[in-house]
Amino acid sequence: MNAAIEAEGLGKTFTVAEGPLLRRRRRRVGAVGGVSFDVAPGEIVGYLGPNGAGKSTTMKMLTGILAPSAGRLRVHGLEPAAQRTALARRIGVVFGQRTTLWWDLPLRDSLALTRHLYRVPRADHRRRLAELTEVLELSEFLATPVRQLSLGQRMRGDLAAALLHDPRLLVLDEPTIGLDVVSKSAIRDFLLRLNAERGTTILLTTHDLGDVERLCRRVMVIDSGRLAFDGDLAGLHAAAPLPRTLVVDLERAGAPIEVDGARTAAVEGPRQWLELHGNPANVVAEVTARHRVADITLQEPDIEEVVRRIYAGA
Ligand SMILES: Nc1ncnc2c1ncn2[C@@H]1O[C@H](COP(=O)(O)OP(=O)(O)OP(=O)(O)O)[C@@H](O)[C@H]1O
Repeated sequence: MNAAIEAEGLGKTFTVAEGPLLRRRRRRVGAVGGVSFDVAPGEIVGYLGPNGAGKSTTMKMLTGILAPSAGRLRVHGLEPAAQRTALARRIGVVFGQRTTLWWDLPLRDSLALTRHLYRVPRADHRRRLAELTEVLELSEFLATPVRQLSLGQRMRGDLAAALLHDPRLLVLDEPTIGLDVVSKSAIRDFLLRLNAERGTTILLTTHDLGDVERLCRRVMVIDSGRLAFDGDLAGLHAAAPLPRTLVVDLERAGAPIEVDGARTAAVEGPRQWLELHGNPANVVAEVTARHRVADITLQEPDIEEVVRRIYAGA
């Protein structure tokens, strides 16, 4: 079967002007420095890296917004920048920080307009819209202007708009950014279902390890424009073991907590940070049994830390 994405030595440099107006100098900035990877149809791949690593630039090349300065790129056999219109029928794109919906129109009207954008036959559009309305639970706010939607509702609307033409590849840039726990979970469940039922290939960038753990069987880590890791989640954990942290607020400051399955990494007044190695539920039970606790929260490690550790290990 043909690959959904083929990238070979893919690179992008920008030329930026610098200095005072009359003595402007041009400087070349490398954003992506020659990355190679293939994505097979039906994969869900996380594309991770710290801020400025080159993720958005790669996404823009994949969707044809930017032309590569080096290498070869094919998306479903098409050259994105040169064949943007043909590509648009095969891919859906959602940028979490922006919306493609019309701000002043009810969601329903925005979704109706996308039919014309992608020239979807009326009957197909009606059927897809009914399906997406059901699985994304859109019916209660279809009549609401987009500007009045909550972030989670808007994201569900954006996903519907990106999927109405039934693309084979879905490209997502930070799909759960800013969402509450319930909305995040709904979006993740939806994406898993889309992948399982329709075989849609999904490539996503995220700073949220929860997205990665729930969704991605494969992760690619990019840093300073280069691929630092390409493998499964177990491999990522092996390359960068990441203990989660339990933040415990005691009612009163005390000695460092000692329990099985955790190591106290820091103490600041009544607050203590415990690096978890064992089962979180057991550790929480033991801490609350032995201490008077005001509050407890579980902190996930962040992606920047994953990348830092991969480099330290390499
Ligand atoms: N249009 C542009 N002109 C000049 N430099 C750019 C341009 N777009 C991106 N860059 C530079 O390219 C590098 C990679 O940027 P990119 O936006 O791809 O990173 P990112 O991994 O998406 O970061 P973030 O997680 O913050 O979105 C950065 O150094 C950035 O400043």
